[in-house]
Amino acid sequence: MISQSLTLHPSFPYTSLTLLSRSNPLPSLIHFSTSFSFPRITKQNPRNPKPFSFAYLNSSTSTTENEFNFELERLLALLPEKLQQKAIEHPELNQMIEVVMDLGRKPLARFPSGDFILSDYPITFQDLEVAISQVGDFAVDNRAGISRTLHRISAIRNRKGEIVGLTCRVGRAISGSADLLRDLVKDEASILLIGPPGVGKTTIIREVARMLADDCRKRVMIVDTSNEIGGDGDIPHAGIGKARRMQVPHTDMQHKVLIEAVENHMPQVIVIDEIGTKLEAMAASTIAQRGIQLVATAHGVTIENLIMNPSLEMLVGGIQSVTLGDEEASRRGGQKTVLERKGPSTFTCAVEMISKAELRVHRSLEATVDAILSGRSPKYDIRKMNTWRSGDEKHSTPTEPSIDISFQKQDEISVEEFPSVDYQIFIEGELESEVTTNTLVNTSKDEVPVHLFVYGIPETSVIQGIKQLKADDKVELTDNMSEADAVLALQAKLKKNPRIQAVAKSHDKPIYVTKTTSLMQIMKALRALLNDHDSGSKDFEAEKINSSEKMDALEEARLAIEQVVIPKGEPVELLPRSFHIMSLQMNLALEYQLQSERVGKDSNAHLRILPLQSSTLDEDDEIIDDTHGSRLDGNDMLDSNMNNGSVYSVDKLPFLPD
Ligand SMILES: Nc1ncnc2c1ncn2[C@@H]1O[C@H](COP(=O)(O)OP(=O)(O)OP(=O)(O)O)[C@@H](O)[C@H]1O
Repeated sequence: MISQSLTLHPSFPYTSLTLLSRSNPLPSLIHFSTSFSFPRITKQNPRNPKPFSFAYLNSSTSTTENEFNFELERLLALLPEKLQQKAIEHPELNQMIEVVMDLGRKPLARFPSGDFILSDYPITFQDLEVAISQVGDFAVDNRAGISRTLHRISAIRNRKGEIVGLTCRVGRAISGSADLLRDLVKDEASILLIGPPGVGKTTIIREVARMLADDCRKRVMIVDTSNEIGGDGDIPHAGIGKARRMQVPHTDMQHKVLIEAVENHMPQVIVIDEIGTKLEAMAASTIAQRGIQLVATAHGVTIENLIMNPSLEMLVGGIQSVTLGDEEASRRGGQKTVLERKGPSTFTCAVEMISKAELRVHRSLEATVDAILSGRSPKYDIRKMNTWRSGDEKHSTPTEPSIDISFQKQDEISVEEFPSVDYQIFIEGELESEVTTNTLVNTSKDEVPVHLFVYGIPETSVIQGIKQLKADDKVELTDNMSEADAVLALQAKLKKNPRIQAVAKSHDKPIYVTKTTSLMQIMKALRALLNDHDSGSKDFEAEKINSSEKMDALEEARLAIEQVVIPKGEPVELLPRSFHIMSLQMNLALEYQLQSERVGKDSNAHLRILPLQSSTLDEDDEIIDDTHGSRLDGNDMLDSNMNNGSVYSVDKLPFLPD
């Protein structure tokens, strides 16, 4: 039976129309909404002279669904006709994730259930050219979009810069995808979302932006680094509701656009995708200090990843090592130095995305970070989307959005994909009543053995060595470098792998090296490790952390000088540091013939590096040093009087150059 209801979008680029049978198990595609007007696509693939067009099967599909279908069609239009046909025959078309086109290889589409080969014929240069001609310009991050859609087209280039592969991700605005976070959003919490690539972070923050702008009537500004939240083109996608969007001309400019958003557009909420660099983290923290609600995503899968990432640790408040008094140290079983959070975290809450339908919500990010640093397990909610409500329900009550009916199966798939956890709270009705907090079993850090990452030496030999030394409870092997406290490696192998060395160095993990894999050598190394750990380990740890902080601080200063102060002639304010470290940064600036001054008070005391000939302060700034009353030089910095601190007040955003 053929569908009765056929309407053609006035600007629909193609003339051919394929009628599909209702008995065909295709999804309900497509009734075009007249609210869209897209430019006609003129360039056609010679392999594809008669582009495929969807037929309209059902007039009862909702507007949102129609819009999505129309957008999906625009993505599929990048493909040769036969491939489009193959794609739409797939029963999970509405849940399609990506289409991959690599030169000389069979094209494939990715679905939640797995990859699906679209053709046995390999992709040609011509196929790629036709696809590329239909998308916007590729930015430096090799990403482009299709105007007024949420799709993301990412290019792979050869050494000559020519595009030899495309990953075409289907973007969709999913009403209700942020329902699990509705309570936090309404509480005006600043939320940081982390999770592996493709887990749905952007989709959720897009919906949070819409929720805040439309349902909570907030002034929301999206800083859209790759145009992924608001879609490609100058008119943002309807999926962001009334939220406004600022585009970012270059990914390196993200932090500047963030600051500009606050200074020029009076937002109550800032939404930002992918905080990845220290400058961006600094900008975010500056914004949070102004009392603006922040909703952002960051690189990393767990909160531990953020804590370990020197560029992003400031999002969780920064980490510092503290030496304990004797009494406290003995109370903690002799542990002399501990890691502590340096200051308030930029975000109130953090959300680890386990899958599209399962979130781990840390209502207090600070409490979580404190727990992790002290070796306890943090408290968090596990929130799961169990029941998907019907589309009709959703559209009748816009203030209570729910999950689009088109994605009903996502729930089952996501749940199956990820192993279940001990605590599962299924949310079926009201969020508040169904979400509870789970406290996991506490483990004391003192009981934790040294975690050892072994490289180039047979693990069985290392285990034998551990047994010989009767150190089973003191040393535990780990496959995860980031969890390791130390590395045990065969010298010859280590030399050939600079990456392992670099990772160990960047995380200050001591490396114990053996020349051979003999049991004697292994035991010798293990003894050294245990010795360091048992006796001098605490001091050693403290030194390591200090030296890591020093390196970090000097690298921060170097980057600021070489990338901003000298080339742009602008001052840069660094992160708050201890006096000793600030003096090292100041000396580094002097080596570049640059002056610097200390600003801020107490825990906010930090260095501002000035460009040449910029000896005066901004008019808006008022810096009074109660010791010296003037800018300080390197010697002053080392002066212990400095500990008296200074009074610092600024009206404008303090951290970054304009
Ligand atoms: N709740 C959902 N139901 C169905 N599909 C979803 C859902 N959330 C996201 N998706 C789809 O999953 C894909 C990845 O989503 P998204 O781009 O939001 O992930 P991401 O975590 O931001 O990825 P990246 O880190 O690579 O930018 C997209 O095709 C998106 O449309």
